[in-house]
Amino acid sequence: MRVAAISIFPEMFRAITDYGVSGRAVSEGHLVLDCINPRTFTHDRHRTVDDRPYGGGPGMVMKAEPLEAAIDEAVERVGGEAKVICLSPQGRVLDQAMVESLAEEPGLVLLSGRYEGIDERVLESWVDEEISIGDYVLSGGELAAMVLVDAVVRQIPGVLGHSQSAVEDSFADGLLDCPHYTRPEAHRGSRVPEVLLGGDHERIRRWRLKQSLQRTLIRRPELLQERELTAEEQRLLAEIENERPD
Ligand SMILES: COc1ccccc1CNc1ccc(C(N)=O)cn1
Repeated sequence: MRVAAISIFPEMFRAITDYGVSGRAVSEGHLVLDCINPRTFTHDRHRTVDDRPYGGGPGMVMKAEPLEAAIDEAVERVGGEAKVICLSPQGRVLDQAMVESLAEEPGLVLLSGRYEGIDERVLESWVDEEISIGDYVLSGGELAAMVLVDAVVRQIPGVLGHSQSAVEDSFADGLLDCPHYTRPEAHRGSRVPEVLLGGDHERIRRWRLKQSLQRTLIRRPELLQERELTAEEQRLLAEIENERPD
């Protein structure tokens, strides 16, 4: 997948190109990330990318011209068919379904705003979609862009080894993840659930599914509303309801 990130702080993206799963995806060629700095496309002595807002008010607004030139370059780098996304608090909130859909795109251009935001004419004419990673304001779109890239890159075949499958990621099946344990068996007097110590894989699978259902029911019940439940899941939920303290 080819991604072009537009930002006045391109170095920030080292956080995903130099570490972990996303870093390996870059080194193995599953992900190509170009960073494009709008300042490159300024022509004044101060390399101005922002200016005061019409109508007054606090802060500054990112100027259209440098951003549009950067988007133009980014679309070319990504190879023409690119979805241009602006990360902003005004966007549709990202969820796993959107992540899986974005992973199908041949190329993405991710626009990270700073200051109070971006001249609306850029959003109107150049941006296909605004996406938010949650209902809070950040100092810039870069961290949001990196969150999106990290989530998307996990969906690319070959990025996660056999040992970690994106299919088993908690949100992949619409449920919260089950508890995980590793050595030692007893830690500060707290023991690993016996079921996980035996070799009964079917019993372990069922226990993990029940734990996921129980956690989802307790912490995020609304996720169960949107989800088709298998017969087995319905049975396990009934067991959970019966076991719940009155
Ligand atoms: C006032 O900031 C902006 C205003 C407009 C655009 C970009 C920014 C940059 N900030 C962002 C960006 C994304 C998110 C998010 N929730 O995804 C939160 N903040």
